[in-house]
Amino acid sequence: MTGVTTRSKSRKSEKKDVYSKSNGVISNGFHGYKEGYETLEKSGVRRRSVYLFNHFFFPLVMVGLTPQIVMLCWYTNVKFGGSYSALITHFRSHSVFGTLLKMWSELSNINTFTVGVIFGYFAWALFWMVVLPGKEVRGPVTPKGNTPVYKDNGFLHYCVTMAGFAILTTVLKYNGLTPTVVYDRFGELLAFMNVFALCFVFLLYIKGITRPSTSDSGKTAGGFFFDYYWGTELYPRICGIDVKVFTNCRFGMTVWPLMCCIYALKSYELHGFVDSMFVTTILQLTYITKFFTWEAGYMHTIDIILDRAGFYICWGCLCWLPSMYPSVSLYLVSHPVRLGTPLASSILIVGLIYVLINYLADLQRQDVRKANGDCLVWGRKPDLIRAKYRIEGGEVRESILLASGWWGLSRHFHYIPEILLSFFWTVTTGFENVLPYTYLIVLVILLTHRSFRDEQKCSLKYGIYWQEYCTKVKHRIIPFLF
Ligand SMILES: NC(=O)C1=CN([C@@H]2O[C@H](COP(=O)(O)OP(=O)(O)OC[C@H]3O[C@@H](n4cnc5c(N)ncnc54)[C@H](OP(=O)(O)O)[C@@H]3O)[C@@H](O)[C@H]2O)C=CC1
Ligand SMILES: CC(C)CCC[C@@H](C)[C@H]1CC[C@H]2C3=CC=C4C[C@@H](O)CC[C@]4(C)[C@H]3CC[C@]12C
Repeated sequence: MTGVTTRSKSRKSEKKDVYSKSNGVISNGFHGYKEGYETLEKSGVRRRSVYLFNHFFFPLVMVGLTPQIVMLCWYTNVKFGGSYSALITHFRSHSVFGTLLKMWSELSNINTFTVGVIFGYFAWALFWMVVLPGKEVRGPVTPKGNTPVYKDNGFLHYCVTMAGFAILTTVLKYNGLTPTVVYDRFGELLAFMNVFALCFVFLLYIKGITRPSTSDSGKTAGGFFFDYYWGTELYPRICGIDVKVFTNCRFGMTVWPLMCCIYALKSYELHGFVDSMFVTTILQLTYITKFFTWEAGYMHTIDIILDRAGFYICWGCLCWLPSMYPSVSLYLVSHPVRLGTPLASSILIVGLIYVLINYLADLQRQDVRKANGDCLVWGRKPDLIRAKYRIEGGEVRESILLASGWWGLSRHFHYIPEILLSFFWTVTTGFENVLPYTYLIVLVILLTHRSFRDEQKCSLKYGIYWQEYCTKVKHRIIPFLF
């Protein structure tokens, strides 16, 4: 999908009383826009210390720490037998700083292979992103009134890339080579990618201030660290290429299945067929395939409509996603587990059911909105809230909040199958080490945090309509509990 944004024309047909009903605040979110922050400040919700934490301390810690975490996760896997306790013991006997330095010395191994693999993949992804056909889809209107337009060719891109990988593997095999060299040299690839992504995010920071692609851009009141972390542009484009679509979908989400295949191949080279690796690979690939069939829906999520192209999203999708998300497969390469057919097939079936539930929940809200509520949800007329909100400039718009079906069980019920699915593709590793559970633990934190961020955004966007939804659907994630 390459994206362009169109400026939508103003409609002034709504009734006056709508303005008093809506709280009239433009969507904001946890990292929100300046306007949203000022609103919170006026209402006395946010104290200075919270502000300092969110806008200075938190971004600084994240930028400093997360690159160490991705590298350490890989380093622990390959140098400490996948055991965090072995790593901690090493930290005690050698200095932490010395260990980190040794880990980052992978940078000294960078050569034409490293650069060739990364830029070769960039060139491949960019080429197909531009040339593959796709229907034009529109994202939601932004706070500044822009409507992003995408070319919906994500699924095709995914198929072409996976087919390309299969062909490349066959060609290499006939020449006595293997793509698992990426596993062997993953340390230097990841180290290089970290440096590249940190610089790229800085360039995006500058671009958002000096040459923004749309009016949804500019510095926030948060200062440099916050702006570097969160970004200065919502929909940056470089030479017509939508940067977030590229980093999130064409890089991060596509490298994830490629890494799964590389790890599965490596495991096959070392141990032959291993059922745990087979199950985790199938579950992850099914989940990723599901993602690509629904990619146009992803364009409506907070990653795209709220999070700017900064460290969080761009570094996250260039480094965190390709290393942490397939980390269970990485672990299984050196820790093969034989589950046996009954256990392996049970895990596989239950996991697939959770992919389906997660997919159906995402589809349900999308379908109800597409049909403007004129449809059935679980065989009944849907329970809807027609929520009004205002965009910048005062224009009033309407959206549907579904309060039945999956969206009537809890406000973020779909996170439960997401988490359970990840649990099932992780449990294939057994319970010997915590390391393969890293992704799952982070996912629980990420989704809980995301539910708060999203609810703050929705509450600012919809005001009393959101309160009405919360009154109807009382629980945030776990029905009757939380
Ligand atoms: N593996 C991972 O790392 C992660 C996976 N995910 C998965 O990605 C998918 C999308 O994530 P999700 O967090 O939902 O995306 P969003 O954050 O975009 O979803 C929330 C948005 O949906 C709309 N919405 C909220 N409630 C309702 C409702 N009752 N009816 C209709 N629309 C509603 C609102 O947008 P609007 O402004 O349009 O009203 C809201 O902002 C999920 O399957 C999730 O599990 C998500 C995060 C991380
Ligand atoms: C800085 C890091 C600690 C955090 C990095 C965060 C990002 C890499 C991830 C934040 C939200 C994630 C995603 C959201 C929704 C998705 C839809 C789902 O169907 C597939 C996965 C994903 C695209 C997922 C990918 C990673 C994030 C962008």
